[in-house]
Amino acid sequence: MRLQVALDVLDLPSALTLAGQVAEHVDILELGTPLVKSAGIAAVSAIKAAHPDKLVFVDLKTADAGELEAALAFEAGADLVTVMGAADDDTVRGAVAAGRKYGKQVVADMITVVEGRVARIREVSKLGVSFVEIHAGLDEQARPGYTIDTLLEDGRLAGVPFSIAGGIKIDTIGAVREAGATVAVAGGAIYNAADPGAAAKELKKRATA
Ligand SMILES: O=C(CO)[C@H](O)[C@H](O)COP(=O)(O)O
Repeated sequence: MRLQVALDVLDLPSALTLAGQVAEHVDILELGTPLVKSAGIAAVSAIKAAHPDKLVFVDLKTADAGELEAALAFEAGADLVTVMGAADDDTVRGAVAAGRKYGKQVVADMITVVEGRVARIREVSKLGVSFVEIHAGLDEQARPGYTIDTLLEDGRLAGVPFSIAGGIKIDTIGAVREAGATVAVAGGAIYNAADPGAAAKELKKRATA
């Protein structure tokens, strides 16, 4: 299972510092949505230039104009870009069309889709995304009683390639691997750690155990 770090910081210098601390232990560097909104699409080019050997994932969470937005990220150097799984089918199709044009990958972020999630995962997979990200966002994670278990259960049921994001930690990444995820996305477990490099190293060890 590959490990993706979500660079959920708010400026490019902080993102470059964090990426430099963790890159050797991760497979995919993700520019989080707040970073792209704060630093702009040029941040994609800067991260790719600093780490040309890493896949760069741009979490646009596109809700409309899928082809236009995905193309912006691919032009800037993205290898993968997200479109909302909850978006209109034509928005997903548009992002997929841009992915085909640039020879890059589109991921459907299933954030906000809770009821009927497995059915929608199968629908967006048929629209041509490379994989789906089964995702509980930061606000959902903050609610009392949140666990990652329902994400993992839907991943097992869906029968298509999936990643998991939703507060993955050192003591839960093993379950993500056992559920069959192709990618584990970790943000807070890395950027909030006293030593982000050591946290990423331990997550990668457990991701591949
Ligand atoms: O996309 C996101 C929030 O919408 C985060 O980047 C994703 O949830 C991973 O971060 P964490 O491990 O802290 O949940």
